[in-house]
Amino acid sequence: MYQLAEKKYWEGRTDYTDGAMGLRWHQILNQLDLTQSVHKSGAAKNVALLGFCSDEGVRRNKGRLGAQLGPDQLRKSMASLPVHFDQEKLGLFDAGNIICPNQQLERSQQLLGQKVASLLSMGFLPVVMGGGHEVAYGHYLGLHQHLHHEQRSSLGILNIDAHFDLRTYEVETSSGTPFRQIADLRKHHSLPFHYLCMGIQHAGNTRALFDTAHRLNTKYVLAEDMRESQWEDVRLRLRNWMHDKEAIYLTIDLDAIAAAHAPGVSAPTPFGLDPWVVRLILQEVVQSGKLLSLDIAELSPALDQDGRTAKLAAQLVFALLDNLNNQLV
Ligand SMILES: N=CN[C@@H](CCC(=O)O)C(=O)O
Ligand SMILES: [Mn+2]
Ligand SMILES: [Mn+2]
Repeated sequence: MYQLAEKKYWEGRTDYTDGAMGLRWHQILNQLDLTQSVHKSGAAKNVALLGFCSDEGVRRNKGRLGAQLGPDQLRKSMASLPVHFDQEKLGLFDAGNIICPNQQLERSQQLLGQKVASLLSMGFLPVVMGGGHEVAYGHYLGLHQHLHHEQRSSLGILNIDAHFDLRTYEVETSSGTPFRQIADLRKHHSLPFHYLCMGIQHAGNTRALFDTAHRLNTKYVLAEDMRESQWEDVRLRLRNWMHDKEAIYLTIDLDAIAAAHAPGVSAPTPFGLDPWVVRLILQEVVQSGKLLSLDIAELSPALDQDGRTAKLAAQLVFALLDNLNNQLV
């Protein structure tokens, strides 16, 4: 189920004449083998990419398939990005993929949890690439395993999403249930559920889902209150929410972003967020110094147009590295 990183996705333009100033990500990327527990890096902070190749959650949720190929497409879209970060400060690693065979979602989520926990214990900032949003449950299992009790209780879960993903899962879990599963697991461990959703669509969630959100004390900001002109209010809400959290798990469902910019998802959103606002949120979270782990979910290459959703996702990872670089002195 775990596959080592492959170099073949990391190919692109090389500007030989420009030397170190012309470097691109495919030239500096390190491979990381998660079956070994040692890694070499001289950098102060290291980011590790880990793919979760799964369509199973979207299939169970009756969505449009394709997210299984998201991680490798995202790698291809990142390969030619220019290196703007200081390699003494930041290291970039590819830790490979977790493959979710048909029907084996629960097992692959457990494995994802173990790999995320080992990345965190080695000091990496994980960037998990979905896969459908069922990636979030496996990802959370790793955070839960890694954190000590006090850190666990003040963990904030920030979901940028058109949907709450708080569906019931008596019949089966899916890409529509991860945060309900997390809420229940936290309740089971007597931990509070600090869940903030940004980019929620009135037209994308039933009244039952809004009810569940209220019952679970979910905080949310509707997409219609998140236009660029409203950024200062959004920033204030975000800052206030982050204030008493010790660590933030940031999960980005690309369907939060307007379909014009992010068509390559199972459930596109006509009145979705402007990509600039998502980038500003990411910047705000990095600048808080509390970002523990990140994932980007629901990229579905077969549904994409001109690779634009993949490129958008790639540039969100680029923005992460840019912001981390600015933060490290
Ligand atoms: N991952 C979640 N997906 C949405 C899908 C909504 C739709 O199909 O329109 C959900 O379950 O709510
Ligand atoms: Mn989602
Ligand atoms: Mn969604």
